[in-house]
Parts: sequence; structure tokens; C-alpha cells
Amino acid sequence: MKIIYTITFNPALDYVISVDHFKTGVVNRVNEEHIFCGGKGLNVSFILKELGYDSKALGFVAGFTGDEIARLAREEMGINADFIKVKEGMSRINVKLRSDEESEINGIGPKITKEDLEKLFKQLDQMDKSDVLVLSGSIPKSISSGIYETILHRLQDKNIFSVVDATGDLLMNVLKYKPFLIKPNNHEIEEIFNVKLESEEDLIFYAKKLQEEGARNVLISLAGDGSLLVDEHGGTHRIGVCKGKVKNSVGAGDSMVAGFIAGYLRNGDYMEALELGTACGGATAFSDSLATKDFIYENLRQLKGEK
Ligand SMILES: Nc1ncnc2c1ncn2[C@@H]1O[C@H](COP(=O)(O)OP(=O)(O)O)[C@@H](O)[C@H]1O
Ligand SMILES: O=P(O)(O)OC[C@H]1O[C@](O)(COP(=O)(O)O)[C@@H](O)[C@@H]1O
Repeated sequence: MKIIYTITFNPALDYVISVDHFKTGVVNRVNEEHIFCGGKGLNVSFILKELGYDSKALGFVAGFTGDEIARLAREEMGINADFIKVKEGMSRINVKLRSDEESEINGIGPKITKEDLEKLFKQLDQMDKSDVLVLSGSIPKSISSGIYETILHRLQDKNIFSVVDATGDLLMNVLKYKPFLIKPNNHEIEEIFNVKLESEEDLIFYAKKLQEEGARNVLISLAGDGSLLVDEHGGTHRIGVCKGKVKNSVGAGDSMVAGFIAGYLRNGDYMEALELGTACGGATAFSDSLATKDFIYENLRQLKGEK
């Protein structure tokens, strides 16, 4: 049995607030607030657990916020988290503002030293052939943007499946290690290539460009417009979305990544992976926080046109 590891370098408490007609330069009053444990790898671990796949959630936490993240991850999310506690700084509080528009303010994160990184490398040394490693999210400012590259370089002889959900250099630098899956969204592709995507042909063109750089499967998510996968055999798969009322789309991308991995692990079938990923992304977007199992499968049945 493959072991799935997720790494969240910079977990966060997500402070999700709703404000009617938010305005800058004045006092705004919140009419609904929630605090969730967030961070991309942790979100992936949670959805994997809902789908029946255990994972080891690795990463760094610091300060009182870090203690709360570790507590919430274990006690409320039910995740097998093995975080490294670092001494300087504190884990982030990321503000997610719901108003006429959705806005996010994501923090910096604690100071991670060389010794802290060594501890993570030791944990990763346990990885074995065909295990899955999910590297997702940003990294604290104290670490070099080459860190994902360093990790995949260390693991390159182990024949693991890597999944990378990150932006800019963090993503581009690892493509040469042939990640099994990358999941940029359309805005991230536009930023990477400094272009405006205007058609499906554009999406396919840039997905193939990322494959030329080394990525095996490229899944481009398009929020409410669904997603497009160019698989490693050159097949193109376009899928729409589940129907529902959006409540909070934070974590939809992470949910899609988890669903895709779980769907693929079942039979190695891309369409099954894409459908389950879509159901997970939609179910999270239609929930106050991350989606739960029953709602994911309800969305999957709806997507497939089943009762
Ligand atoms: N408004 C929405 N309605 C239905 N499904 C959605 C919606 N937003 C996101 N999703 C689902 O979640 C997936 C990932 O969402 P997206 O916002 O593109 O990811 P990210 O959070 O990484 O930017 C989408 O491809 C879609 O399947
Ligand atoms: O590490 P980053 O890129 O700052 O992102 C962290 C944020 O991403 C999230 O994991 C949500 O990610 P997505 O909406 O892209 O799925 C939040 O829980 C968290 O606040």
C-alpha cells in the first residue's frame, strides 16, 4: 500500500469573515466569522481522509497559532499530523473576506532554520517506492524558493509520485523532476507565462508547454468554469462543474487535488480522477468549510447524472 505524505510549509488559521459591502478607509463590521485550520497540504489531507485515504501531514508550526493549528488538525480534522514546532515567529492567520468580491490576505509565517529543515528531511527519508508526496502552498519568507526542488532532488531515486500545487518559481523549478501532477489555476498560468488566456486552445497550449518542461499530468482549474486535464499520454479531458450555491470557495483547489489523487489511485483512470476531483472541489465551494464525504458523493452522483 502506498503511503501518502502531504507537506504544508506554512499552515494557517483561516479567519473567514463576511462583511456587507466592504469599503476601504472606514470601519467595517463583520456579520459572520469562522476560524478554520488551513494550508493547502492540510486541506488535501483532510479531503483524502474523507475519501478513505490516510496520509501523513508534515510541515512547520510556531507560536500560539501553531499550537492551535496542530490541535485543530488532530482533534477536529482527524488528520495524522506530525508537525515540526519551530522557535521563532508564529504560524499565519490568513484573512478571507467575503463581501461583494472575495479577497484574501495571506500572512508570512515563522522563521524556519536549517536545523528545522533537517528534521523534515529525516521524516522524508522514510519515503519508499511508489509513495505519494503532495507539495502544496507557499513557503515562509525565511526559506529559499528552491526548497521544493531540494526535496524532489533528494527523493529522485525513490521513484515516488509527486504532486505539486504551487505558483511561480516554486512550481517551475521542480518540473525537471517530472511531477506526476501539477494543478495550476488559469490565473497562475497567466502569471507564469505573462499572457492572457483566451480560449481552450490556449489552455491546452500552455499545459503542453508545462509538460515540455517535465510535468507529467497538467490539471488547469478554472473555478466556476471547471477544469481541463492534459494527461501524460497527450489526452485532453475537459469537464464542467457540479451545480450548487457557492458558500466559500477557499480550499476548492486543494479539494480537487485530493479528489484527483484518490480517484486516480483507485484504477489509474484519468476521467474517474477528474470527476472525483470536480466533485470534491464543488462540494467544498458549496460548504462553509471543507467538504465532507457524504456531500462529496452527492455531488459526484449529480455530476454523473445519477440519482
Ligand atoms: N463556483 C464554483 N462552482 C462549482 N465548482 C467550483 C466552483 N469553484 C471551484 N469549483 C470546483 O473546484 C475546482 C478548483 O477550483 P479553483 O477555484 O479553480 O481552484 P483554486 O482554489 O486552486 O484556485 C474547480 O475546477 C471546480 O471543479
Ligand atoms: O500557502 P498559500 O499559497 O499562502 O495558501 C494558503 C491558503 O490556501 C488555502 O489552503 C486554500 O487554498 P485554495 O483555495 O487554493 O484551495 C487556505 O486554507 C490557506 O489560507
